[in-house]
Order: sequence, then structure tokens, then C-alpha cells
Amino acid sequence: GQDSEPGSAREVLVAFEGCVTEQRDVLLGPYLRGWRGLIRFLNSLGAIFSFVSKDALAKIQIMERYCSGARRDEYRTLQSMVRYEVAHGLVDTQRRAEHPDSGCRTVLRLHRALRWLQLFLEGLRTSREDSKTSAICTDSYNASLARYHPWVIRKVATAAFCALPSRNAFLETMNVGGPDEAVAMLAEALPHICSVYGITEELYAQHELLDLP
Ligand SMILES: CCCCCCCC/C=C\CCCCCCCC(=O)N[C@@H](COP(=O)(O)O)[C@H](O)/C=C/CCCCCCCCCCCCC
Repeated sequence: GQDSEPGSAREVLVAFEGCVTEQRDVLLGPYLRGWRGLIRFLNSLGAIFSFVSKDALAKIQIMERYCSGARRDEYRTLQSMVRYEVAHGLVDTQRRAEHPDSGCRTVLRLHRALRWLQLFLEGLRTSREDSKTSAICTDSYNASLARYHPWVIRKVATAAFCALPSRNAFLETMNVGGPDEAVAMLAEALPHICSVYGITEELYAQHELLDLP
């Protein structure tokens, strides 16, 4: 329709496929569209997750402003963004001060969350039919994002996970057919998410940006 955001889970996840160019650059436009789709999906799970979607949305909006701003050419890919911000001293590396909302630190938060997504979707895909979505979500959160969050957020997040529907009901909400179709779609989509994650991780490691405040 009028809305340019992706609809079903397949479209959302496929957006991540379109992020990676032949030169293994990560295009920020499709990356942010993928994120917008994820947030839309998250919102459909209920208001209980709005504290999560608000934070993610704020970060996406910061990035969208860079991508449509005066310096938009520098923000075409993750690689050009890192090059530009680092070369011009636009990244706070010790504490947030002059550049509290650099593209580098903002994407880093999304990047860490992408690791959670990867583990969560892989967990869903490989879990038994009677598994609990909340347990899969808690395990993937504890193995990834949790270490970057203070105690209060960890508590609130794990409490909210309990509201997640059963595994099969969750797979149904993805709107790609029954649980089996959803599992097949995840198997197809996950390598693309892994590749975006891996390229970003390597880029950030090379520039020593993995601990930005
Ligand atoms: C279509 C396929 C289905 C997949 C369904 C999943 C949909 C997920 C959508 C979004 C994922 C969550 C994005 C979370 C971003 C968090 C960024 C972050 O870590 N922010 C913290 C640090 O930021 P700064 O303070 O340094 O600026 C911030 O403090 C945190 C705030 C809020 C809480 C984050 C809790 C994260 C829980 C992640 C799992 C969410 C929901 C699961 C539902 C299946």
C-alpha cells in the first residue's frame, strides 16, 4: 500500500538480504528499513514492549536524519559512515560528550540487538514444538544484549518476555503460513542476518569501535 514499511516477517527479514552489496558494504537505507519492519512487528506483540520499541525507534530516527541530511552521501553505507565519522573526529570514544549521538555509537546499539535477533530466530527455528518462546527469548537475551544493560532493564525485559505467545502461535503471527513454513522462511533469512552482523562486527573491530559509550 501507501506505506513503504515491509509487511510480513518474510519481507522484514528479506530487507536484510538487500543490505549487503557485492563489495560486502552494508547499505544503511535497507538496514534501517529492516529495522522499521522489526519494530512494526514488535508493536504488534502488544504495548508491553513499547519501552523497547521506543528506544529502537529513537535510534533509527537518529540514523534516518543522518541519511537524509546534508552529509547523506557519507551515510550511504556503514563503511562510509565509519570512515567519515572517524576521520572527522565525530565519535566520542571515552564518554558521551560532544558527539553523544554519533552514527557509530547509535548503530552499535542496533548491531548488538541484531545479535539477539539472530540467536532468538535461530532458537525458534531449531526448538521443539512445545518449547516456550519466553525461554528462547530469555536465553538469547542473556547470551547477547543483557550484558550491556543495567539490572533494572534486564529485570523489566525478562518480565516482559513472559507475555510472549507460545512457539507455534508466535510463528503464526509471522504471517508466512503455518509453523513449518515459518521455520523454512527463517532458515532462508537467517544467513543474511548473520552476514550483516558479521560484516558489521568485523568493521567495528577493525576500527576499535565495539565499546563506544
Ligand atoms: C519479523 C521476525 C520476528 C522477530 C521478532 C522480533 C522483533 C524485535 C524488534 C526489535 C528488537 C529489539 C531492539 C532493541 C534495541 C535495544 C537497543 C539498546 O540496547 N538500547 C539500550 C542502550 O541504549 P543507550 O542508552 O546506550 O542509548 C537502552 O538502554 C535500552 C532500552 C530498552 C530496553 C531494551 C530491551 C531489549 C530486549 C530485546 C528483545 C525484545 C523483544 C522480544 C520480542 C520477541
